[in-house]
Amino acid sequence: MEHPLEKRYPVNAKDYNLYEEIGEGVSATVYRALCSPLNEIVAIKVLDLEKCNNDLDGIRREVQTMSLIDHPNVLRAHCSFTAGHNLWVVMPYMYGGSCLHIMKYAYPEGFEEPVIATLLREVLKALVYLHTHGHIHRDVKAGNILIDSNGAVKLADYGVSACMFDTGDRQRSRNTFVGTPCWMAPEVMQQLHGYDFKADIWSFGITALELAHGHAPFSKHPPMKVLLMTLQNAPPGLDYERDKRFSKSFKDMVATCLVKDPKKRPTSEKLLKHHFFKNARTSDYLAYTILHGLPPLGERFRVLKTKEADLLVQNKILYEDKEQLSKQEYIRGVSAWNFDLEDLKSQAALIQDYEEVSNAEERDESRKQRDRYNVVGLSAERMSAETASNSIAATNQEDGLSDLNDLESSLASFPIKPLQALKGCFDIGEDDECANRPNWKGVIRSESEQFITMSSRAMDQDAGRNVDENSGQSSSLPRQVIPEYKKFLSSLLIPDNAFSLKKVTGNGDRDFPQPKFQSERNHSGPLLYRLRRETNNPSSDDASEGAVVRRGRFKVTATDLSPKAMAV
Ligand SMILES: Nc1ncnc2c1ncn2[C@@H]1O[C@H](COP(=O)(O)OP(=O)(O)OP(=O)(O)O)[C@@H](O)[C@H]1O
Repeated sequence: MEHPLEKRYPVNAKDYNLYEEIGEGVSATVYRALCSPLNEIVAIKVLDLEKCNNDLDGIRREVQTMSLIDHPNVLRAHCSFTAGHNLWVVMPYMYGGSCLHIMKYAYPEGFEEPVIATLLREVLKALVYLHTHGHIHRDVKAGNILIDSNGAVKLADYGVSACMFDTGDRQRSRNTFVGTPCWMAPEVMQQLHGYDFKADIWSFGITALELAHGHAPFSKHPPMKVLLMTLQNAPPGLDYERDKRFSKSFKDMVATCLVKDPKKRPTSEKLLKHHFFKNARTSDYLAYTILHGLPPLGERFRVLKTKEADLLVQNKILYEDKEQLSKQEYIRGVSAWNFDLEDLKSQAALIQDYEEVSNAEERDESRKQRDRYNVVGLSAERMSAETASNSIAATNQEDGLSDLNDLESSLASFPIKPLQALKGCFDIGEDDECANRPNWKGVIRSESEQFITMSSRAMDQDAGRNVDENSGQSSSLPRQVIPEYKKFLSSLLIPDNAFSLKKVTGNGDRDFPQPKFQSERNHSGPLLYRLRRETNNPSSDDASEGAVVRRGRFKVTATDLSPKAMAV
């Protein structure tokens, strides 16, 4: 066990020289740095407190947790302190960086099974430790699995961790919506009964798929759609045909984790005994197999960033289509999409808009999908959600991606539970009058359709227009909303200096460079929606606690996540 407490890490920025950038998160940039008094290389995560919205509590939790834990597979912070409006978290520097970066750089199709078994066994040991000590990590994913030069594996990032033994406010946090959608357990999305450490087991299963394929299931979809797919589809897994290269025990281990009912998932302790982990090897093996020959972390990070910047430019030239560009942004998506309430509201308000501007290819696919159902004598619309998800699982093994491409049909079979889930986050306007309204699209309205109609009407009312003006408008959004959304999509601007790498040196409280444009985060909601809020929609800021805001099809009531004073 390491005992870095024996060393006293200075808590003053002037004692650290910041070198190159080695990673970026939603609200932080990570630098390689030198701790001058100790002459030691460290990693420093610099969080811009002004950009952390109302998640100061989360940051405080991360820092507190990081400094208390003591396990070889859990990354422990050396110290933390504020510098200007930034919080600096000083950590051991993990020379290999994250599994995500290693994959993106050298293994885009994912790792071999023995590598995966070795990585996952170490992560599982970390989870056993955290769960035993009452912590739910809540953000298990390849981006948070760090590797040292000797192949040691550590689970990092407590940005969203929660302590199960807490009560009151912090306990309440387990009923809120945090994490990264592709990795997020259905019960976390649903928010019906809260959740426990089994949520980490689901994320662990998703991470196993991520390491196997180079990306998480559903990763090419926007966050709100990921929610729908996770809730509606059968759980993702390793496929018998497509994943021939993987053993039966790997497939079985993943299937054990990805069970929708959390009670049926194993505990981390039990999972560690699964025979799949008998294939795990040593850390030397890891170092030799996946780190050997890689350039230094900073160099890799720079290359990845440049590649992504190039990709963006190419896309821009190729498509000259802002919606498409935005979609590409999503596709490259890496990870964190922290569900702050504002983002959720924006997501919810935009979900239909997004689909309405989705490309023809998706519509074709969805048509094909409907044809498939018709071939077997079933109408997609008439299938129950459960039947639909089972059929989807049976007919589509490509991550279950293609079957929900048409949101109209997915909402038509939208089961009641996700509605309740959304109700957990939004006070969805329910209005008796809606029963008297003309049928939407001339069909017998399902609950979800009523929901869309009602909400759409609410929006119409907001716009001061006669509802009936729009009643024949199929699922179209009110005219004034679409331009706003398009404006949002086209607001995806990259600052000229977005991808420049600067060598910076820490120097007390002097101006510190802001974490730059988060190129890796472009899939993620926060960046997109923050941009939208900041640049195009200043009025969204008035969604203060308890305020009722009508935006898009939802009437939403902000009920939690109020900012709290930060004491670091
Ligand atoms: N101690 C460290 N040593 C080496 N690289 C690190 C270290 N900490 C973080 N990184 C790199 O920086 C990246 C960003 O880390 P960070 O914890 O801010 O974000 P994240 O976990 O990927 O996303 P988020 O926390 O925003 O969900 C990591 O994915 C990793 O590649």
